[in-house]
Amino acid sequence: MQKIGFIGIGKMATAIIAGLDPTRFEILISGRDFSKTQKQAQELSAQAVTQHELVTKSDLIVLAVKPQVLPKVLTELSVDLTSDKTLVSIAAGLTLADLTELAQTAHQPIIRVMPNINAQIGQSTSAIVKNDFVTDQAYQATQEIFQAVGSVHEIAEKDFSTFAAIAGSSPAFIYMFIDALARAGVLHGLPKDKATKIVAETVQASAEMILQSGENPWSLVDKVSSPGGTTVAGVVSLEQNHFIGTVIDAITATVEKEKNLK
Ligand SMILES: NC(=O)C1=CN([C@@H]2O[C@H](COP(=O)(O)OP(=O)(O)OC[C@H]3O[C@@H](n4cnc5c(N)ncnc54)[C@H](OP(=O)(O)O)[C@@H]3O)[C@@H](O)[C@H]2O)C=CC1
Ligand SMILES: O=C(O)[C@@H]1CCC=N1
Repeated sequence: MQKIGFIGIGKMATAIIAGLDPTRFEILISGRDFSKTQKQAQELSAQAVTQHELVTKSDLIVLAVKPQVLPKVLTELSVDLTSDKTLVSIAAGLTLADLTELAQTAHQPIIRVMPNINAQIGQSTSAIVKNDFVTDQAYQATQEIFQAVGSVHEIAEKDFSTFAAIAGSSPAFIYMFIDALARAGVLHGLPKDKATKIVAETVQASAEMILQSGENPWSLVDKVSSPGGTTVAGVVSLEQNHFIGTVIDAITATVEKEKNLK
């Protein structure tokens, strides 16, 4: 059975591990505080180990700490790294070249994955890219891990910052949009929890409509907008308030931040 080690047992690692079949992978975990990690290990059907033990025993080492912490963690663990271990980083802002430099081994197999928080319900939309030293077996195992918590898209590394913005961070923006619609519902007299459920269902179905129909989103906007009707009044108001430009600016700010996170 392949051994997968996770370093940093926070929101993302917890969500990913919870989605994995324990009969398929042996899971080792290492956090910052060992007693906390031991409790998490019980909940996640994993083994709590030291960082040294994790690196020496694991086939795949998933780096799931914050990007600001990752350089220190990777520098520390590099003393135990051998070329049969594959590093898998889910950190924003650190490229394969950055990770190679930190690992201090020229031929280290390294994979970058950008998942999102919807991994918690098995519905992440993740991107993956690898360097030239990754074996087919390690690449397939990594794809399997992230397919267990959603879909996986192979993309060029140059597009990672963009993907991180439109799929990694965008759940936050979508939650904001849902909350704004629900809050407007409250303004007009609906209870917040009911309004939030109504909006979330509508957003879910609208996304499904785009995926299932294959129609262009703008042609769907036109389908909803009756001449002289209610919807077009809202569509015009959104555009008068720069809805599209505002969203694009937010994505551009996110892309720029990802590129300059180090
Ligand atoms: N959150 C998201 O939506 C997404 C996050 N990511 C990426 O995933 C990574 C993890 O993010 P997320 O799960 O949100 O962050 P969290 O803060 O929830 O998890 C990070 C974990 O790392 C632990 N940690 C800190 N220092 C060390 C150390 N030296 N050794 C071992 N563990 C340590 C922290 O412990 P403690 O809390 O005790 O300090 C914490 O449990 C980041 O690199 C982020 O860029 C990618 C896509 C989406
Ligand atoms: O905010 C962040 O840095 C991470 C990366 C993608 C989503 N959250």
